Amino acid sequence: MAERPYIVGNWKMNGTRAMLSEARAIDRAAQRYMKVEVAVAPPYTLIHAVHKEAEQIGVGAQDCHPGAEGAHTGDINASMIADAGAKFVILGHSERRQDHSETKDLINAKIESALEAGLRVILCCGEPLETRDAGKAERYVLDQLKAALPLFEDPAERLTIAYEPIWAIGTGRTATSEDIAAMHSAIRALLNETYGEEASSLVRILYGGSVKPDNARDILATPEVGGALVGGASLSAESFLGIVVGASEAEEA
Ligand SMILES: O=C[C@H](O)COP(=O)(O)O
Repeated sequence: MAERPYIVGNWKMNGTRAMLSEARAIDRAAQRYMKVEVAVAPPYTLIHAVHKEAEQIGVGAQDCHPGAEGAHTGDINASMIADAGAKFVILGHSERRQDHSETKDLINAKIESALEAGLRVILCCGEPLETRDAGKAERYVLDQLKAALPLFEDPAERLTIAYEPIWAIGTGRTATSEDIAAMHSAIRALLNETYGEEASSLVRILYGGSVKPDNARDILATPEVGGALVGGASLSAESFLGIVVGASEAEEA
């Protein structure tokens, strides 16, 4: 893998200003683990405040509206999150696909607006349990990605993939190393086919789904795992940094 492992905390709908002390602690400690790239995606309300705290870590958003400014009550677009200090945005997360009925077309429109605003994109994919049980997980995940990949003209600079099996999110259940390696390798083959091996090699494929300090090292040592997208365990500096340590150890092993 050409780049450092990338550990991203997705705070989801958690966090008030009291969480800024966690962000500060993560930022200060991350300076000791320079072999790992660390970032957090707080809720919109905290992006600017975390950005002001962050000397070492990256800051991103969890979503954006695809449109330009205008009459969309309650929405936040890509240029607004960039203005607040976000450098990346998570798109296509299964919780948005489910809770907000996000379609591939909508996700693609969001990708285009994020790229236009100069943001990097963490593009999520992942199958429900019944799809895995039916033996159709790989086709499902690759289909999710196929429509979006051609939108990235400079994937090395702008694209990170996050593979998150839906049944592993927030459940305490992780995929086996074999399952993770097989899916990441299928995604890598699709990236190679789409962009060529050189550009593809610079696109990291993160794993997400119940990553914790006690399983991080093993997951991150799995072939083709270039980092982790972490939900619950990113909400305290102590557990999130435990994952950063695991990534650092996996990198050195
Ligand atoms: O974006 C993060 C993922 O949905 C994983 O969440 P989790 O670590 O709480 O399972």
